[in-house]
Amino acid sequence: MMAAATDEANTASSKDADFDRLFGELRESLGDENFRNFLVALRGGKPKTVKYHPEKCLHAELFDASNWSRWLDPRLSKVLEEWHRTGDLKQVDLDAAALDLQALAPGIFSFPCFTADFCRKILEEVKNYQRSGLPERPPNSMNNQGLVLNEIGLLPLFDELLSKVLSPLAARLFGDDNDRLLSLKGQKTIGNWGGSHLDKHHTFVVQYSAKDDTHLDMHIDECDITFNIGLSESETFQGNQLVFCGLYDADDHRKHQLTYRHVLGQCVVHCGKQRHGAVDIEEGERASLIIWTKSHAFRRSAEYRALYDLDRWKLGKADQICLSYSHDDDYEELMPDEMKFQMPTHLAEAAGTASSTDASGVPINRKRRREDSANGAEPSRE
Ligand SMILES: O=C(O)CCC(=O)C(=O)O
Ligand SMILES: [Fe+2]
Repeated sequence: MMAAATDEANTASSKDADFDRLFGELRESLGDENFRNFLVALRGGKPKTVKYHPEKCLHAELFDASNWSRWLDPRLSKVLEEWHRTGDLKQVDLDAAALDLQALAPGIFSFPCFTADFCRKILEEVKNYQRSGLPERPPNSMNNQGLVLNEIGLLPLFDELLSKVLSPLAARLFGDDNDRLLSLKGQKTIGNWGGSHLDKHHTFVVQYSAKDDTHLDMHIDECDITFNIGLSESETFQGNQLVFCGLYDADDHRKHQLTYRHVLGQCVVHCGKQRHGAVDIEEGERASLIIWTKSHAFRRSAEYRALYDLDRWKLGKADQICLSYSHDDDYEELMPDEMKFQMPTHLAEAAGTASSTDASGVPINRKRRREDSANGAEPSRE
C-alpha cells in the first residue's frame, strides 16, 4: 500500500516535471508574449489589446519609434556613431573618456544612457496610464508596482532601442569571444551571456514608495542581460539602493559586491544571473526603467546549458544583505527574527566592504582617490 502510494506520488511528480519542462520549452520557443496569448487562447479568450495610444496617451512622440535617437544621452550617441556608419563593432569604444562609463564590479557597468527629458516623459506616461483605469498587471513576478511598457504601445520604440543602441553594448560586454572586451577600465567582463544575439526584451517600469513596494528581495532576473535606467531625480528619494551579490552559482553568489545608487538617465547593465535586490526606500519615490533582454539562439546552445544549470545552485556562505526570503531555504535560520522580511539600508552598509556609488553614480572609493589627488594627498589604497 505504502509502496503503491509512493509510486503514485512519484508518477504524479514526474508528470508534473514533464509538464513543467514542456511548458518551459513552449514558452522559450514562443517568447513570453505569444506564450501568454497562447494560454489566454487555451481558456477560450482573446489576447488583450489595450487601446491607449494614440487616443489616451500623454506624449505621442514616445510612441513614434523613429524618434529613438532623440532620447539618447549625447555622450552615448557619439560612441555609437561609427558603428552606425560602418557596422564594425570594434568601433564602439566603451573606453572613450567622453562616455564616462564606470566599471563598478566584475560584469557590472554603468553609463549615461537617456536624456532627462526622456526619463521624465516615460515616468509621466506611466503615471498617466495608471490613472486611466485601463488593464494593468504587475511588471514581473516580484515587483507589484510598475507597468509593462511593451503592453501599452511602446514595444516598437524599445525594439529600435534594443537593435540600434543596446545590442552593440551587450556584444562588447557580454557577447561572443570575437566581440567581447576582456576587461574594461580595470574591471573584468564575465564571459559570453548571449550579448551578441539579443532578440527579445521585456521592458517595464518598477516603482517604490512607502505605500506599496518598499524594497525588492534578492533574486536573479528571467533574462540574459539586464539594462536598468534610473528615472527619478536623486533628490526625490532616500535609500532603495540596488545591491549586487555574486553570479547565481558562484561560491560567492551570496556575498556582497556592490551597492549602487540610481542616477537619473544612467544605466547599470549586468548579467541577469547576477544576484541583486533593492533595499528599503526611506523617503520619497523611486522608479526605474528595466529592459530584460534575451538571446533565444544562445539559450538553445550547449554553451548556455553548461553555464546555467539550476541543479548546480547551492546556498553557501552569505552576507545578511544577500539573503533572499523568497529563494533561500536557510533564510529563516540565518536572518534574526527582528530583521526578517525587511531590507534595511544599514545591512548594505554593513556589508559594504566592496564598492558603492554616490548620488552622482561615481564609485565612492574612486571618487575619494580623485579628491585626494586633487588635494595633493597620497591616494588611499583599495
Ligand atoms: O529596483 C531596481 O532598480 C531593480 C529592479 C529589478 O531588479 C527587477 O525588476 O528585476
Ligand atoms: Fe532584477
